[in-house]
Amino acid sequence: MNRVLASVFRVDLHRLILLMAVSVALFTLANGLYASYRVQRQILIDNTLESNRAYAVKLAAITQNFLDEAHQQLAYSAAMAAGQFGSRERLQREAERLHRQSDNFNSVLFFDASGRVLVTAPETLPLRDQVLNTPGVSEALLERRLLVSQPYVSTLGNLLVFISAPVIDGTGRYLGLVGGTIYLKQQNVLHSLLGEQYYRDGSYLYVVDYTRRLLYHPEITRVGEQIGANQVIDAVLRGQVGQMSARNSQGTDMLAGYAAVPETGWGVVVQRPLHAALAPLDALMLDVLRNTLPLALLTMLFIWWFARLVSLPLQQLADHVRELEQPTVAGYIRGVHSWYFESAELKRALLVGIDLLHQRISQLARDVQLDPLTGLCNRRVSENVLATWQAEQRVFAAVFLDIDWFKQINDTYGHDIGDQVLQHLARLIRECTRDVDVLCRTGGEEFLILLPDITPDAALLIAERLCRQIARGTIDPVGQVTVSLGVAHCPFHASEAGAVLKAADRAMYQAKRSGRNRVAVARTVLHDIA
Ligand SMILES: Nc1nc2c(ncn2[C@@H]2O[C@H](COP(=O)(O)OP(=O)(O)OP(=O)(O)O)[C@@H](O)[C@H]2O)c(=O)[nH]1
Repeated sequence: MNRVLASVFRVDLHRLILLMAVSVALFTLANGLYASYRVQRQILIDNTLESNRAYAVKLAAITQNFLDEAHQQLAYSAAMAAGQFGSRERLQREAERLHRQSDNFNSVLFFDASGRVLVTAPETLPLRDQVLNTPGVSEALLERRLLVSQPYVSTLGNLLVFISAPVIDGTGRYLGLVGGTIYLKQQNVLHSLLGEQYYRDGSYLYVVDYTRRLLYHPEITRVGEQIGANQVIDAVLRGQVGQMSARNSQGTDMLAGYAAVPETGWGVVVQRPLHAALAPLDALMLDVLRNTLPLALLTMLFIWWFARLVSLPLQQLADHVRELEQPTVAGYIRGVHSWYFESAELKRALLVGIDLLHQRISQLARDVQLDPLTGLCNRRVSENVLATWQAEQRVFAAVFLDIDWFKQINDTYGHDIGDQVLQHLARLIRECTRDVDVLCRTGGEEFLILLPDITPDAALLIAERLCRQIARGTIDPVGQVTVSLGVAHCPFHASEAGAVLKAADRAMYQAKRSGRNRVAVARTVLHDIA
C-alpha cells in the first residue's frame, strides 16, 4: 500500500506540475504568436487599403488636372483660331502647334459649325472636309461648351475620348470647335500619367467611365471592355472615395482603393492582390518568433526549475515513506526541506503518523512476546532465545517449574485466586533470578527459566533457592504453595536446545514423582527439599 501510494505520489505530482506548466507556457506562446499574426496581418491589410485609397485619390486628382489642363489648352487654341477661321493655313498651323505642344492629344482637329473637318494634326489623317457625326463631335456641336466625351469608336476605327472646346468669335458667334483625341488603345497621355505607377507584384490600377467601360488598364487589350458585377466599380461610380477588400473578375482577392474623377464621372481603382500584400507576413512572423523564442525557452527553464522545487520535498517525502517501517525514517523525513505550507503540513502529518505507527508496532511486539497475566515472556520468546543461544553455542541451563496441586487450588478457591497465585509466583521467580535470565510462562501453571553462562551447579543452586523461597511463603487465602523443578544444562546434559528442554522437563516430572516440592536434575534427582 505504502509503495503504491508513494509511486502514485511521485509520478503524478512531479510530471503533472511540469506538464501543466509547460502546457500553459506553450499555449500562451502559441496564443501570443497567433494574436501577433492576426494583428500584423490586419496592419498589412489596413496599410495596403489605405495607401491604395490615397493613391487612387491622387491619381483621380492627376486625371482631373490633366482634363483641366487639356481644356485650357483647347480653349486657348479656340481663342487663337477665332480670328483666323477663314484661313485653313493658319488653322493648320494652330492645330499643329497644339498637337506638338504636349503629348496630351493623339490628334487635334478643327471643325466648322456644321461638323465638317477643316484641318487635322497630324495633317495626314484622311478626314479633311468630311462631316463627322460621331458621338463626341455631335455632342460638342450641340452643347457648345468645354466637353469630355464618353469613349466611342471613331470614323477611322479608333476607340477614343474626344475633348473639345467651342470656337466663338469676338461678337459671340459660334464658329465651330477644336477637339483633341485620346486613342485609348494606343500609347496615350493616360499611359504617361498613370502607367508609371504600375507595380510589379501584381498590383495595378484601372480607370472606368460611368458605363463601366475600361478607359485605362495595364493590359491594353482589355481597354474598352465593359466590366460586369464588381463592388468596387459600383462604389466608385456612385462618386465615392474609399477602400475595400473584393474579388476581381479573375477571382483573385484584391485590396482596392478607389476615387471618382468629378467632372467626367470616371472612376480610378488601385488594387493589390491580398497575397502580395501579405507576403511580408511570413518574414514578420519569423522575426516575432526569433525575438520570442529565447524568452520562451527561459520561461520553460524557469518552469522546469520551479516545478522541481515544488515537487522535490514531496518526492523526498514519498521516497522515505517507502521505508516507513525503518526506525531511521523519522530522522530522514525531519531532514526534508519542506519550504511551502502544504509540504510542511504533509511532513508534519507523516511524522505524527510514523510516531503513532512505531508506538503501535512496539505495543504489538510487546503483546506478541509477553504473557499478559504475569508479564513474563511467552513460549515464542523462549524458542527464539534458545535458537539464538544455540547458534552462538552459548552455555546455559534450563529450569522447568510446575506448581504442585494447582488444580486443587483452582477448584477450592476459584480461577481468579489461581491467577493471583500465578502472578505471585512470577514475582518470586523474578526476585530469585538475574537480570540476564529469561523468564517464561510456557503453559497454564508451568514456567521455564533460561539461565545463560552458568554452570550446572550454579543452576541447581538457583533452582533450589527458588523452590525453598516459594515453599517458605504463604499466599492468602491459599496458604503454602509448592513447586517442582527440573534442571538440565547445555552442554552438560545435552548439546542441542530441544534435547536440553526435554531433559529438564523429564527431570521436573521426576521431581513430581519423587514427591513434589523439590528440584531434580536431568537423569538424577540431585536434591530433595522435603
Ligand atoms: N487459574 C488458572 N488456572 C489455570 C491456568 N492455566 C491452567 N490452569 C489450571 O491448572 C491446573 C493444572 O492441573 P493439573 O495439570 O492437573 O496439575 P496439578 O493439579 O497442578 O497437579 P500436579 O501438577 O500433578 O501437581 C488445571 O486445573 C488448569 O485448569 C490459568 O491461566 N489460570
